[in-house]
Amino acid sequence: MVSSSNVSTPHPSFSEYTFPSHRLRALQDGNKTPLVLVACGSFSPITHMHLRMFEMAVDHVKQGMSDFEVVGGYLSPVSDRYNKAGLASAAHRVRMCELACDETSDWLMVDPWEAVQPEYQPTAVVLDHVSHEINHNLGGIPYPPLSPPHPPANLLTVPSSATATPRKPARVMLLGGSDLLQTMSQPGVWSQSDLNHILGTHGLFIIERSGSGISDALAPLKEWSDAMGKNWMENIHVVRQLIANDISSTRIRQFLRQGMSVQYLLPNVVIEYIRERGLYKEVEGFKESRASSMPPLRREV
Ligand SMILES: Nc1ncnc2c1ncn2[C@@H]1O[C@H](COP(=O)(O)OP(=O)(O)OP(=O)(O)O)[C@@H](O)[C@H]1O
Ligand SMILES: O=C(O)c1ccc[n+]([C@@H]2O[C@H](COP(=O)([O-])O)[C@@H](O)[C@H]2O)c1
Repeated sequence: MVSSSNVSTPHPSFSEYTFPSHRLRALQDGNKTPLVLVACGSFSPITHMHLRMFEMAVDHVKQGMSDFEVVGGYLSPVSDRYNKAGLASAAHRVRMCELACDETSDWLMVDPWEAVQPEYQPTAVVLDHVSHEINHNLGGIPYPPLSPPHPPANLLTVPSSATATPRKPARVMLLGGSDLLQTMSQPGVWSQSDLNHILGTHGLFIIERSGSGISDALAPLKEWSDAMGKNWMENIHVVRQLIANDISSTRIRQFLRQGMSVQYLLPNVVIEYIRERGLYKEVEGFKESRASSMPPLRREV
């Protein structure tokens, strides 16, 4: 539990960046590929559903993807250069995500790298960054787990000797809702080479979201994958919502502007942070909608 005094503590991540790896887990089954999930988005504010997406993906892997084992999960809040109307600053969004992970999870982390970049970073670059940190800088994921007395935090320091625990490269996949998948077949939103890279090298976990049909979103991608002679569809893992949760951050911001309760929709520590900082108060003449707030993101290829 995070105390209210921690809520107002300024976070150093905006002055000195270090890749967070303290909660990465060692691989339990050396026959499997370690899998790291990365959710990119605004998280303004982070909701229980953002956190729950990771748990749903873990269940999906346990139930049907015998080749993989989830060893880590990261939230990567987009930077202020995203210019989407109505968002809190990246510093606040990162801090709210960190507080939420600390309060509610023992394995989720926040990577502030994307948020602190001076320019907008396409998602393909963010996934490559995480992969580089884990597979190059840390040397991969250790297996089998070191036995006590080594503390878990020691597992992920860079191997220094020939006696170091063996490590396996992790696969880094993007985690998002089906509205994100839908944008992937909208002309001009994603660059084709980034999509090739995300679908071909990384892979996707897509959580069903009401109002964003998965089959409609998959059809154009399948057509494109077939036309390119690729089997990218194998890298798209669809997770059904068995208990539907249609929460959205836009709706939370609306509630807050209208002075309505958001209790039980967000982690308590995030509600407290928002209240203390006076975030998401009504701005006169300000209107936002999910559809109109998507900025053009196409990157030159
Ligand atoms: N209720 C939900 N069901 C499924 N996926 C969700 C849900 N809420 C958020 N996501 C996914 O989480 C990722 C990051 O979310 P994001 O910050 O864009 O939240 P959002 O609620 O869509 O925000 P906004 O309303 O500001 O557009 C996105 O890929 C989004 O699809
Ligand atoms: O990389 C791209 O070209 C790209 C195109 C569209 C969306 N994205 C990412 O998808 C996320 C969308 O978040 P949101 O809150 O606008 O739904 C955000 O992290 C964007 O950087 C990324």
